[in-house]
Amino acid sequence: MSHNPIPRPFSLRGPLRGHARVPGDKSISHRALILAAMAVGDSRIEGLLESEDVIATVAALWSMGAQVGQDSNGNWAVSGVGVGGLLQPETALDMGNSGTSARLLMGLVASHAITATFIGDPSLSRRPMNRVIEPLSKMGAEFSVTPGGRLPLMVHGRVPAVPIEYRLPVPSAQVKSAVLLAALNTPGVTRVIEPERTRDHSERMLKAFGADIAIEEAGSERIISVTGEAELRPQNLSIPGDPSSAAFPIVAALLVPGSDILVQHVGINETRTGLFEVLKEMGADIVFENEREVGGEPVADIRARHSVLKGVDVPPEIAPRMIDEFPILFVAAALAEGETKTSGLGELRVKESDRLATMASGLKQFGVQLDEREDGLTITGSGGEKIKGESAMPEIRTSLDHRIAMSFAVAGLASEGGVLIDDISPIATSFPSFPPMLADLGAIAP
Ligand SMILES: O=C(O)C1=C[C@@H](OP(=O)(O)O)[C@@H](O)[C@H](O)C1
Ligand SMILES: C=C(OP(=O)(O)O)C(=O)O
Repeated sequence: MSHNPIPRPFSLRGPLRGHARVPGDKSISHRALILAAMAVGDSRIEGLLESEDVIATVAALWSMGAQVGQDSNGNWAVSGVGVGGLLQPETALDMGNSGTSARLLMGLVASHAITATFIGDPSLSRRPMNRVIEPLSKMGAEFSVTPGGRLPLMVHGRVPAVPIEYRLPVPSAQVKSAVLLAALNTPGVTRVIEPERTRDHSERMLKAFGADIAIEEAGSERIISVTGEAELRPQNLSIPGDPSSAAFPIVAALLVPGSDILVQHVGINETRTGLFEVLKEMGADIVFENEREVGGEPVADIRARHSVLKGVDVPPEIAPRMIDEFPILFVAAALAEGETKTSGLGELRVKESDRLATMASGLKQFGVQLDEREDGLTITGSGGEKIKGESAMPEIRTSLDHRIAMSFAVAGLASEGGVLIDDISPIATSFPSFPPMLADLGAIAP
């Protein structure tokens, strides 16, 4: 990732109006590439997110033998090696800033007869990998790891791997997916038990590629079984817009008086829509229009208009369905009337940054009253008044975290004097077109 040391100011030019499209879903893009690489033959992907995180997955698959490229229409073409067919990479796999690339690809390598070294940027190198090392070791893979279970690490895959039954100790779609991907080249039935529901894009896509996958619901638990060794059929896929990216212009529109926008073609899989539900409970004028299905995923156009928000208690059970949206929810809470209380958010401390700490310290610079606890924030909002810090334009450190950069850009639009973001380059990991999209909607100067 290249870093832009020149701070970028974000201050409001006008209300947000008109329509916009956000780029393809990041989670689905990673999975589409990985499963296409595991199929025998040629797959086509339309709407792939072209961001640094996804390109890290492309480069890694390429160095393990899959051919990935773009056709003249901008669609992506993947020529897969087939399950079991990954080649020994000649150099370390650079995962950049992407936890999803690292954890899912570790799962894939774990049941192949190859050894791969995983490296990442300083943010990713601080994040915990034991959560995937533990189940993948049970399946027979061997690891040489930096102390504390961090990158850089080396995975020695095992063939044949051993099928396991694994109950997720943390609600993590990345851990679930790592085990399910390892299961593809593992003879027998591998089971993952998920006590709390997390995003289910891997399950949907495994089905679409013809894997032998079964899902049972047992009360609130889900048991996902994959039978290996799988043969995957190449697919033509279409990827909807990312609701986690749509969250930023939508919250900006809710907070800036006079705004009325339509964000088109956004995925509304219910494992991802927790933020929109919480915002509606806060009084947000958000409407899903033209609901339809695209590539096995529910999609809608989302209209958002300026709204007066009120604080709520966010139940911890909803956290896995909006895990990446808490930073922007905290910004919405900072302008709501009354108190918003969140809890059960320990996972936010191990994302690209410690998102509870980075959001708390940034919001304090805007004069927001809040209480930071180990597992959540309690925020007392301004009641719709523009937020305003001691300095005319607070300067925010993004700590290599794209969601922190975008959340504070939105905070800047809803503030008295705007904001200075120290480094906007992390935005390119998930949403490279974010600044021009805000300009197109009329919110900032181009
Ligand atoms: O599986 C995925 O694509 C993701 C799962 C979530 O991480 P966890 O599995 O760590 O909760 C989320 O935060 C991340 O942005 C993407
Ligand atoms: C946590 C995120 O991604 P990842 O884990 O893939 O780095 C995110 O996009 O907010």
